[in-house]
Amino acid sequence: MAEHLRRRFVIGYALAPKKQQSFIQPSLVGLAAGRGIDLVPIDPCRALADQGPFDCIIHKLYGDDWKAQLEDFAFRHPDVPVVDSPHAIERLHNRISMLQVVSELEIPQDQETFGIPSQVVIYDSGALSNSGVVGALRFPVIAKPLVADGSAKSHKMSLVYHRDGLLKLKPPLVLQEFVNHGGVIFKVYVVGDYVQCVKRKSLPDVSDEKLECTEGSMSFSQVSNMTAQDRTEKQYYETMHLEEAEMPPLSFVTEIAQGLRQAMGLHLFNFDVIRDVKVGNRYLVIDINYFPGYAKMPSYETVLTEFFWNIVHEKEEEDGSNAAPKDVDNEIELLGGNFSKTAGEVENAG
Ligand SMILES: Nc1ncnc2c1ncn2[C@@H]1O[C@H](COP(=O)(O)OP(=O)(O)OP(=O)(O)O)[C@@H](O)[C@H]1O
Ligand SMILES: O=P(O)(O)O[C@H]1[C@H](OP(=O)(O)O)[C@@H](OP(=O)(O)O)[C@@H](O)[C@@H](O)[C@@H]1OP(=O)(O)O
Ligand SMILES: [Mg+2]
Ligand SMILES: [Mg+2]
Repeated sequence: MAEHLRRRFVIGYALAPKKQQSFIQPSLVGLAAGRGIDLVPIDPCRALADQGPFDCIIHKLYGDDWKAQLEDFAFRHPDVPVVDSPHAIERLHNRISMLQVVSELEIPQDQETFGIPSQVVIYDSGALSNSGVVGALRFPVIAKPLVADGSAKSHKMSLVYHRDGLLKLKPPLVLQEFVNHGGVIFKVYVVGDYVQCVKRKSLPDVSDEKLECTEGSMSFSQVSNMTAQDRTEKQYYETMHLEEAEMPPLSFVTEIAQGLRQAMGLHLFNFDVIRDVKVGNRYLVIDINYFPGYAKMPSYETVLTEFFWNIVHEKEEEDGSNAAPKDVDNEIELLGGNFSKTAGEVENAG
């Protein structure tokens, strides 16, 4: 069909200003426009019902008002995909429910195995000195705020070396065993059917000697997002050899990614994986983030444009065939369409 006769599609995005700045790059807007897809901002201060029309909505905003607006929109426009459902996203706002889903995955494990670190949830300060609660944990542990709501506070963590270091912490929080992993973290980005794994620097290992001679705890925040200037610790550079770190097999992380995608009913997320230095082929999932910093993912424009294209064309096909309206959360398989490329193939995508 001639280019000027082809219908255009509108994807509305509702993102916080910082996210909008990083994600909505001219390179993404331009590539999507070339494929007939216009990315249009949604004003969260105005009623969603008064905006549009949209062929799809993508979003990362918090709060009950936004959730209610989306639910109302889905009721009025059952045929417009909302990526993703606020109910499905909520699981990632709590660091216990977030990782529970990993424990429930039923994936055959042979060469490589995966799981989550041992952890306990602490709701009140009394539990921090209760042997029955923290007695089974091996130190060091990482104390993480229970809630992961996108606030700066929700990223503030402490590496706690001994039990007495727990007493100053402010619940509600999760105490998770720190697992030595060679200072490298793998971030697995998921965009529908597409999966890409990248390496980032992480916290250095804690040796038995260091554990013995270190008191209290150390606070930190968003290690893998730090710039080189932030990393002032000399020791940091001495222990990190990012280029040399071996990646986990892509087929292995892809299987976990697809399992998580189906179990959670989400299309846009990433998860952090570390490799236990003691076991070697054992991997631990430590964090799952909704709508992460995709602009840091190589070829993000191509990957996201392909994802958008599949969503709006999937819907168009349905409209054409007069099929019943479909819930995007329950139709993950169909959305992928011909888009099952993995990292190495992305250059050819689109
Ligand atoms: N159990 C663990 N063992 C070893 N290191 C860990 C563990 N949990 C977290 N870390 C380190 O702490 C960092 C922050 O932890 P986590 O990813 O849970 O926090 P976050 O604030 O949710 O991060 P993000 O910015 O990815 O959302 C990780 O990137 C990793 O370097
Ligand atoms: O963009 P946002 O402010 O949402 O920040 C997200 C950040 O992306 P950014 O790098 O674009 O900042 C993500 O980084 P990567 O995992 O991709 O490295 C990750 O840290 C999320 O946890 C953050 O989401 P939050 O938990 O704070 O909502
Ligand atoms: Mg993380
Ligand atoms: Mg996180």
